[in-house]
Amino acid sequence: MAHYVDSEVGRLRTVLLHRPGPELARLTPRNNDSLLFDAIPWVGRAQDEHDAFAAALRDRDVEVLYLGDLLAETLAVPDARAEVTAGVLADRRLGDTLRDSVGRYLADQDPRRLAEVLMAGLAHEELKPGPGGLVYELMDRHDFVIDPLPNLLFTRDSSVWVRDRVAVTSLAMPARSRETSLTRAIYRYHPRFAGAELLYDPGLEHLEGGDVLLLAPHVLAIGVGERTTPAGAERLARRVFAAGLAHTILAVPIAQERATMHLDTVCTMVDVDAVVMYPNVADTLRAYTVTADADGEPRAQVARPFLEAAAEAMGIDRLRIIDTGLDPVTAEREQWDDGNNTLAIGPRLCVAYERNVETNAQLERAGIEVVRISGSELGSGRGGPRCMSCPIERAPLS
Ligand SMILES: NC(=O)NCCC[C@H](N)C(=O)O
Repeated sequence: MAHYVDSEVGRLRTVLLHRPGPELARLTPRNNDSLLFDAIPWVGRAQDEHDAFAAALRDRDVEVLYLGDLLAETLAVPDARAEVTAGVLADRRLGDTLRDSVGRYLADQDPRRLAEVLMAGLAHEELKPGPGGLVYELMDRHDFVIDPLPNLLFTRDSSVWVRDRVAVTSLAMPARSRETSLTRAIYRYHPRFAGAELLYDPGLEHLEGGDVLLLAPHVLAIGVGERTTPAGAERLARRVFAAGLAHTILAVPIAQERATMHLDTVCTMVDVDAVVMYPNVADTLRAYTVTADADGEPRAQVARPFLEAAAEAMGIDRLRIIDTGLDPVTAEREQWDDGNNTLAIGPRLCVAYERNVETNAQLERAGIEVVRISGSELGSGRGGPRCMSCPIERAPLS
């Protein structure tokens, strides 16, 4: 099975999605902020919207893999099961008595149910009979013994393929950090990925997939902000250079704010030489061009305007911006609703949320075909079509 991605826009052949499930039903007004959702999604409608997203991709000959299915299949492998379970039980909040009890509960579950528990978490009241012990007794009945992972929906962030290697990332927010123990197990143990080499690991410096853009074969951009640290960008650069996967990396500082948590919230590619970009940052976004010195160490030049640095690294005259031409208020509203977070199915063909009427109209005026999907519920987690997808195979551009 081919696993290969060398650009943002090569024809998409295989993509990893996560159909939202019971983990979304864990969100309440008390925990939605810490679980990184801005509202409480209607789960059934979110699933309908997600099914329509998957159908839009399948209709265009894209193979859709589901994270939940891959995880259940992975957990049939004893080593995978042992590794993932040990990760959950290492949570220091559990204490010995509760840890033993949770360990026995997990050991009793078949792979599919275990996958469900690992994704949806385990509530205090679901661990029956209660094990007693101080930790369990002092917990609130609304507390989780195993925290749910509602942000699994955003498969973009927990792994990213660079050519034939996969970087399992290191997620910065506590609410998401356990996600990568699941993606890592899938890539290490699922037969479909046998032989896949890991380029990055969750124990390393923070790095999230939403910050990594494959601008062109051998050219990456890495956003540095709320989620990806300069040290994460440097570590990935060193590994990418050592593996010969890129000759140039652009490190792109972005504001450390929720609205711009990843580079792909302000900029995504829609053609081999075109991006859609949040107009309010288009003139100010800068990039450090990073190349390897004689020892393979990443070295940065002084920062320059992003578009200029990107065009030079990509070997093109100009990186076109689809000028959304929006007034600042509309631009801000549509950026918040992931208008700039498109998923390219191929050059000049992308998936976008229908609600971003103005941005989509401008894309079409610029010759980009837009496949509109509804995201009223999906968007409550603050992520669009690119955030919700991890390309595993694209037709090579190089
Ligand atoms: N690449 C992305 O921008 N992903 C969206 C992640 C949204 C999620 N609620 C988060 O805060 O991490």
